[in-house]
Amino acid sequence: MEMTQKALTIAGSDCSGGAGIQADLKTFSAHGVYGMSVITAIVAENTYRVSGIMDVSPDMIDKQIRDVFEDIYPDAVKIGMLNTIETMTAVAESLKIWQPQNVVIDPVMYAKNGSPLMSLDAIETLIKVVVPLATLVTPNIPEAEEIAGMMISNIGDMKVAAMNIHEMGCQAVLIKGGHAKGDATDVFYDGHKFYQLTTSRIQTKNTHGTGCTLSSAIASNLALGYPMADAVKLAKAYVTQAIAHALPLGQGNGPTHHFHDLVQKKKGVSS
Ligand SMILES: Nc1ncnc2c1ncn2[C@@H]1O[C@H](COP(=O)(O)OP(=O)(O)O)[C@@H](O)[C@H]1O
Ligand SMILES: Cc1ncc(COP(=O)(O)O)c(N)n1
Repeated sequence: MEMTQKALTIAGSDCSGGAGIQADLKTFSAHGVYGMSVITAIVAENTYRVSGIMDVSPDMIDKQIRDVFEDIYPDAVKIGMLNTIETMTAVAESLKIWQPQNVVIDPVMYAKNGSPLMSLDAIETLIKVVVPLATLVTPNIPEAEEIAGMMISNIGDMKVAAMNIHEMGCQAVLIKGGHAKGDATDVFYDGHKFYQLTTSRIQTKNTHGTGCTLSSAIASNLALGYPMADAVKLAKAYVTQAIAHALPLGQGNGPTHHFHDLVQKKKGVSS
């Protein structure tokens, strides 16, 4: 029988299905990876607003993580929305026990419509407790500005911010350029080298879930055995296709679309 690769998302639930846990599971599935989920918060949201957040208790977060890891140990973990200091601490303490190999952290702070998804007082815990857990951290430009404590207005600034964030103790950094003007250029830094990943900007308002899609595609590729730089490049190609096929659903920012044909593979890597 073929080996089944497994990925876990630790994130918030988006009832409208475009971001969070729901986007992550769809992405894992499109990659042929078995998906599991630990829910950190239930978010009442849709394509244009967030109307409520209910945080899951730290005890229930611990139990969910334990029940996953002691039974079906994931090959990669993606972390998304962690709203509070207590949520961050619970996830960090549990992951220290279970020691997953590949941890992709999307430091979610706002929804596409600007609604906050992380408490303002949690930034220090994010930096001190969460970022050091990451094999890769994937902030967008506003998140990288908050974490690195600087303004970002060009590719040079993205590189400086990536170095600053790398010094906080993660292994690699990908700053996403979705919020910039012009081409969609992401900057990847592995502690030694910079790589620029550029695609032309797709003219669409349907970008709900782009960051979730990208980070869970990277986690899928790591679970499938790709080295980090390849995992990032293939995931960028996947998210570009998922945006190109985004669904014009809802009244706000429609969701990215997921299906197996969007997944590209690199020659020479078995999966
Ligand atoms: N309109 C677009 N056209 C092409 N790529 C995009 C577009 N918007 C975002 N992206 C890409 O989608 C990914 C997610 O980026 P971004 O939207 O900045 O993240 P987030 O969802 O966390 O705000 C990045 O690879 C970015 O370059
Ligand atoms: C539960 C949840 N998690 C994350 C996001 C941000 O999604 P994205 O930045 O990918 O649009 C969201 N809107 N809801």
